[in-house]
Amino acid sequence: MTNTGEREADIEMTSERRLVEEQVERLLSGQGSEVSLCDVGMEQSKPAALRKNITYIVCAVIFNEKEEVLMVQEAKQDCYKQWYLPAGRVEVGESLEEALRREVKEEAGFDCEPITMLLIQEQGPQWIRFIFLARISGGSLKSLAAADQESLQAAWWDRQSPLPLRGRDILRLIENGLKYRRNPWHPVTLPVDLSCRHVVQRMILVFVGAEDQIWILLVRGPTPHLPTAAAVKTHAVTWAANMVVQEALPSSYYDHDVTTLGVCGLQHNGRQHGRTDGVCLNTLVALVPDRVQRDEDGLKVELPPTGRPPPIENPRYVWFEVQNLDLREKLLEKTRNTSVLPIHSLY
Ligand SMILES: C[C@@](O)(CCOP(=O)(O)OP(=O)(O)O)CC(=O)O
Ligand SMILES: [Mg+2]
Repeated sequence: MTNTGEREADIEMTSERRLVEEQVERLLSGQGSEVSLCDVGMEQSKPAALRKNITYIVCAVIFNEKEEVLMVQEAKQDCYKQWYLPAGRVEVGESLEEALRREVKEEAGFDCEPITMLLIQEQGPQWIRFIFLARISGGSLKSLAAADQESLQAAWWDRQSPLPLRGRDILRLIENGLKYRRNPWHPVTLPVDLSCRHVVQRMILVFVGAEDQIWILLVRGPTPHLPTAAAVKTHAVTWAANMVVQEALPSSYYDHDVTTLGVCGLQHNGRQHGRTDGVCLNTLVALVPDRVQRDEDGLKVELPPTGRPPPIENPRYVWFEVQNLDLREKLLEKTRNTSVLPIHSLY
């Protein structure tokens, strides 16, 4: 290659390297970027259509100054007079935050402002629940006199006195909110207003080497980019990361754990029913060698750390070694401390 060719190659590599690092920085800090293409699973995944093939639920965890939690008494027949957090299904054309404000207003009487998402729970793309920590910004506590089909009333619960609950699943959500309120252990994470047709996981999939080197799995494409995979309804949303690893390095798949550590950011706007009902979860995923293997006698042996990522077997993919020191430190910190919004697959 001539000097010019080498220089062009370097420039090209430098500009591509910079673009990749800028995209990783953006997603790691909770910002979003257009989901221009979906690398894996598009053919298995129909566009998201709210109330047809997907249901989104929003749920509010709101505390007062005495750390009592806001609860609503249900008016529905199947849970009549039982208590629950303000929660409900996202309606067509709504953003997640608009749904949150509507549900808290309808069920508890208050205006509220979201502080951060606390947790995402999912049972595949067909059911995803977004739990928000929020604060009161106006309105007043709904009394029995205002009972309607949305709820009978609302009340502040000291979390100790007996209360007939619609579901005990909210106890964990309340504890999660208390824990975050006392020690915000991941950055504020709120939906970014960017449209998406499908429910997809776009992953910052990292392999950490022996001396703190860190590699990110990229799709070569016309320009190198982070892999994005559509959720399939027979699996958890986060199974998408496994699909990508199986496609990129099938021989090493069973020697590694693919762990979605959490959600750095979430993109949704929901304004055009059937066209933008999807959600893009920008996640941090760790590929960790399963170093405990069995020898020929079936005895467990711990293999030494390889220090390098497993070989790629599919030319569509490439390992990108992070050389930017600041980005590498951020990735190592988040990977080691899991300081990202948690996502729980309720499968
Ligand atoms: C987790 C939920 O219980 C959330 C609450 O849903 P609602 O039944 O309260 O829905 P709305 O009528 O829209 O308020 C539902 C579920 O999927 O289990
Ligand atoms: Mg409800």
